Amino acid sequence: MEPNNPNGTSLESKKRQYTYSDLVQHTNKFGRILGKGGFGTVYHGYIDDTQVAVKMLSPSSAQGLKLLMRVHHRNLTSLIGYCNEENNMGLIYEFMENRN
Ligand SMILES: Nc1ncnc2c1ncn2[C@@H]1O[C@H](COP(=O)(O)OP(=O)(O)OP(=O)(O)O)[C@@H](O)[C@H]1O
Repeated sequence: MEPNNPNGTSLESKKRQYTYSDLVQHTNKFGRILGKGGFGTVYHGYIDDTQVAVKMLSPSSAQGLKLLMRVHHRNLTSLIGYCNEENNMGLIYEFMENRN
């Protein structure tokens, strides 16, 4: 844990950052849609042998990346990483079977 971040909850300290082209690769060019939510579309992917769900934020919600992470604080254990490029913002979660 960082001295100036006693809770250890900042994006940068806990979660890995991915580039957009990483996500293109991991999702096989966003080839399989898992579902759609209020913030954007969720895609299936693989990172190494782990299945992931990649939530790409629609432009209108992209500015709320950090807010979204707070909203989803209950899911933070399953949050693997994030992408934070100007027009391509996304969150990478562990894939969960039968998620509603
Ligand atoms: N980790 C995951 N593993 C598998 N499928 C997922 C995962 N996360 C999301 N999905 C799929 O994508 C759909 C949309 O998820 P998302 O979280 O964006 O919407 P939501 O549950 O309506 O919440 P929100 O209001 O925050 O958008 C889900 O209904 C589910 O089918």
